Amino acid sequence: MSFIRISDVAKQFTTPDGGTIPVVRPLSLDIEEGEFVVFVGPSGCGKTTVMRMVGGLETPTSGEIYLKDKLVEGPSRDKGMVFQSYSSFPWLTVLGNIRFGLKYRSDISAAEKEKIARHYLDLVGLTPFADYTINRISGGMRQRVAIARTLAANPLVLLMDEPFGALDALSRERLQLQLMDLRRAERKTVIFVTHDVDEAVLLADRIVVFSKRPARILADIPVSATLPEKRGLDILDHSDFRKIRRDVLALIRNEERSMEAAE
Ligand SMILES: Nc1ncnc2c1ncn2[C@@H]1O[C@H](COP(=O)(O)OP(=O)(O)OP(=O)(O)O)[C@@H](O)[C@H]1O
Repeated sequence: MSFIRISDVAKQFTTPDGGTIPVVRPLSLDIEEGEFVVFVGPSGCGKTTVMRMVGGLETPTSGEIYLKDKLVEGPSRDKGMVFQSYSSFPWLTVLGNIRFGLKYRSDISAAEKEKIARHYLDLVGLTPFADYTINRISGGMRQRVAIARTLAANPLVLLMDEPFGALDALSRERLQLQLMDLRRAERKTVIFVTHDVDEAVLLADRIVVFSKRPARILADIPVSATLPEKRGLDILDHSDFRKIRRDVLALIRNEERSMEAAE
């Protein structure tokens, strides 16, 4: 079985008046270990809901999700999540926040935990800020803390929901490049949700394009089959990059147009 198997998963929410909103149509998706998969689609189509089901934060209405052969039945430390809002502990220092990610690891000694915390501190370039409290650092740095803390917990999969969505363009670009470096160093399996198609093509091994709500998979684009694994910002001018970007945008725009027509 593949590392993550989403098998015939559908989701509907119940409204306060007892009605139902179908958000995800039965869909299946296999993700291999070490893949970086980006979810894109029209606004409100259900991509976060699919990711939250993988994270065990939502229960599928039907179908099953397996992570490393184990049925996903709720949240667990196997599934590390990074959200758009800075989910750091403001009363702790930068290093204290990263140490927090290791709090529940019983497989390693205290000395080993300290070594790992400092390794991730360094990996996200925050060693000079180790003793700063969170309220003294920028939004981009806070997001780096959240990523380091999540990685330090050694999850099987990293689930990232618009993690750079609240950042200014330059910080966002810097973090995208850092995330690519981190990924090369760590080889984590990642599911990443974004509205930004450039970001999607820059980061992805595969881009899964969802339809309008209720979500189904419109396309599964193997970006790494065309673009080199090691990418810098110069890839934005590459003709293959622009072609994938154009194709993805055309699919999303087409869905958005049909949503508008239905309104
Ligand atoms: N707990 C809930 N109860 C009812 N409806 C919900 C719930 N969670 C999500 N929805 C609805 O499901 C739909 C899909 O939401 P979701 O956040 O998965 O979409 P998305 O594609 O990630 O959206 P966006 O592009 O805006 O980030 C939306 O219409 C949303 O309002």
